[in-house]
Parts: sequence; structure tokens; C-alpha cells
Amino acid sequence: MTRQELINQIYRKKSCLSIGLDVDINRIPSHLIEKYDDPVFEFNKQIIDHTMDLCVCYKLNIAFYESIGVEGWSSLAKTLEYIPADIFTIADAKRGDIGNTSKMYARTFFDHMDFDSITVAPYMGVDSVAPFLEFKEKWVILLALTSNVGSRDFQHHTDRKGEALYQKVIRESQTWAESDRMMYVVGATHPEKLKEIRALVPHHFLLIPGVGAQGGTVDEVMKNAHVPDACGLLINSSRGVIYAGDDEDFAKKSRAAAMELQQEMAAYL
Ligand SMILES: O=C(O)c1cc(=O)[nH]c(=O)n1[C@@H]1O[C@H](COP(=O)(O)O)[C@@H](O)[C@H]1O
Repeated sequence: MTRQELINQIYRKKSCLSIGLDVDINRIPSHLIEKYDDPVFEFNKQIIDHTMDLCVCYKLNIAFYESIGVEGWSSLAKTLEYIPADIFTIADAKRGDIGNTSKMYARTFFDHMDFDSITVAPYMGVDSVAPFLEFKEKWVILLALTSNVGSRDFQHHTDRKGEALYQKVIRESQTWAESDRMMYVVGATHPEKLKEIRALVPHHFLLIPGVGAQGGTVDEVMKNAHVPDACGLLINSSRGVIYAGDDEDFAKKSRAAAMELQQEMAAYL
């Protein structure tokens, strides 16, 4: 998907919501487990049916699918097929290795499967990221400042000139790809850093996880990092949306949770 197609969708739906399909088999409503051969896919299908007009992206965290083996990969593939073609998709895989191996990861998610983007760790440098950029209209979403507490262990570390590691990642990687192929992950749990990061990358999209279950808010993100006329944000919520309910009406409750986030976003779009 192109940058302009993504932007058009955001303004059409008045939403920059990414819904994280982080499906834990132990949290799926029991009636789905009893009734369906592939309860993970059925869960996703019902969530997608109830939310696709409210979000512009689905992020599938690969760990949740890998953790249940071959069946998980099959549920992942079926879910990806089911997502409407005009909705942006993220393989949240956090990959990156020597070039020869990254090439295989890129083939997995861009060739074998048809995701629009993949999350990539930057720490092995340019040759570990380049193979993902060889695919036309596919995006790399580079980890910059993550949402977890441990992000302080390395990412905030400053060099002698006072530049933090996450700042260096953002500055250097801008020479690897333009804003039509590269996004950055910045946690909603660092609202005080959002303005500064937006100044470093005025045109790039930021993928912002950490809203809801991890304590970040849509309002603070929109206030500090929203770009007029381009939005420049995909704000993700996983557990807050998909586990809003745990009974037969779980998908309706997900819709209500997604709508609440979308309406907060609409005020800025
Ligand atoms: O790359 C990510 O998506 C990501 C980066 C980060 O810094 N923090 C973070 O929480 N994530 C992912 O975003 C999702 C957050 O889930 P919830 O906290 O349930 O909304 C999970 O899939 C995480 O793996």
C-alpha cells in the first residue's frame, strides 16, 4: 500500500486506529473453542467483521500464532487473507539478521504471505534492514523507542555528544529509505518524547503501541505527534479492543472499544 492510499483511508474513516490481533488461545471465548475447528481464525473473523470500518490497520503479532505451532501459522494465513485489501497490515515480527537471513524473513512475510509491512529491530544495522526494502510498496517499521520499561536500558543511552541511541537510530536510518517506505515504532508510554521525535521525522508515519493496557492515551499522542493533512500516525491497541468482552457478544464489545478510540482520533482528523 502506498503512503497516499494510507492517508486517504485515514481521512475517509476519520481514524488512525490499528487493531492488534494478538490472539491468546487461552483468552478466546469458550463457545468458539467448542464450536469451531479453527477458533483463532473465527475469533479474528468476527473482530474484523465488527471493526473494519473503524480502523485502518490490523497488526498481527506473530508470537501469538507461532506459539501454537503449525495450526497457528494456518490461522495467521487465513486471517491475513480475510482482511479487506484496502486495510494496512503489519506483521509484527520484530525481525532482523545478517542480510542473507533477513532476505528469508522478507520472503516469508512479503512473498509467501502478503503483509504490507513488518516490524524490524535496527541493531544489526543497514544490511540487516535493506533486504526488507527490496520489495515494492512494502514497508519497514523500525523499532525506535519502545513502550516497555526496559526501553530505558539501552535506547535512552546517550553518547558523548548527548545523542540518545533511539535518536541516532532515527537520524541514521533516514538515509536507508524515504518516508514512503519506512515508519518508526514509538511507545505511547513516552508522551514527553513525542514532540521531539516528530521534529526529527516530520513526514514519517509513527506506529504507536502502548495505548490502553499499557497506560498511554490517544489524546496525548494526537496532541504531540499528529501531522496536519497527513496524520502520520497509526495508533495501536490490542488487548484493549480484542478482549473488551469475553462472552458470546465479544465482537460487539470490541466494536464499542474500537469506536471509543476512533472517536477520540476523529476530533483531530
Ligand atoms: O512493535 C510493536 O508493535 C510494539 C512495540 C513496543 O514498543 N511495544 C509494544 O507493545 N508493541 C506491540 O504492541 C502490542 C501492544 O499490545 P497491547 O498492550 O495489548 O495494546 C503488542 O503486540 C506488542 O508486542
